[in-house]
Amino acid sequence: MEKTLILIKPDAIEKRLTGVILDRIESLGLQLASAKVAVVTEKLAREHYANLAGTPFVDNVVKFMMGNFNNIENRRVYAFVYKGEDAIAKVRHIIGVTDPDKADPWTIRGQFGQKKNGVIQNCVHASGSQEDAEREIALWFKPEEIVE
Ligand SMILES: Nc1ncnc2c1ncn2[C@@H]1O[C@H](COP(=O)(O)OP(=O)(O)OP(=O)(O)O)[C@@H](O)[C@H]1O
Repeated sequence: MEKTLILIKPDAIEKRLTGVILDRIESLGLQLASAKVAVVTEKLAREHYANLAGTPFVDNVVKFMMGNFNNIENRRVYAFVYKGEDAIAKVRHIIGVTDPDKADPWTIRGQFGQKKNGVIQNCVHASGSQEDAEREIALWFKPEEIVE
């Protein structure tokens, strides 16, 4: 059993894609273990993207996650923990690779992602490895918020 963190990013919220994205994830047969509307502070965004520190685009990615480039209220993202067998790889498969131009056209990022304001706006985050998932879930959720 693996757990994975999924974030519906500000571009997807603005485009009203939450239902579409969740429908596809639900079709994978995973179990929802937690869900919340999260307010994204700069500290939280920088910690989430600690691996991007020092890149030329990190500041724009942080601004993007805080909702600065999209018309949404209250700097929000929607956060979910899903669990199940091979949950991490299954979700990554259907969301597609980081760059929407390179993602398979049928994937969420291939269909709905775009490059805008110097940042890749790719609708959804999903953990890339078990180590990332543990770190990210601890960042976005308290242990008692996860239903085992
Ligand atoms: N070359 C780039 N130019 C602009 N933005 C980028 C670039 N590479 C990554 N990003 C932005 O940084 C985010 C994190 O990049 P990362 O390499 O962790 O990819 P990812 O794991 O596919 O994405 P995420 O962590 O958001 O799910 C991307 O989602 C994108 O918004």
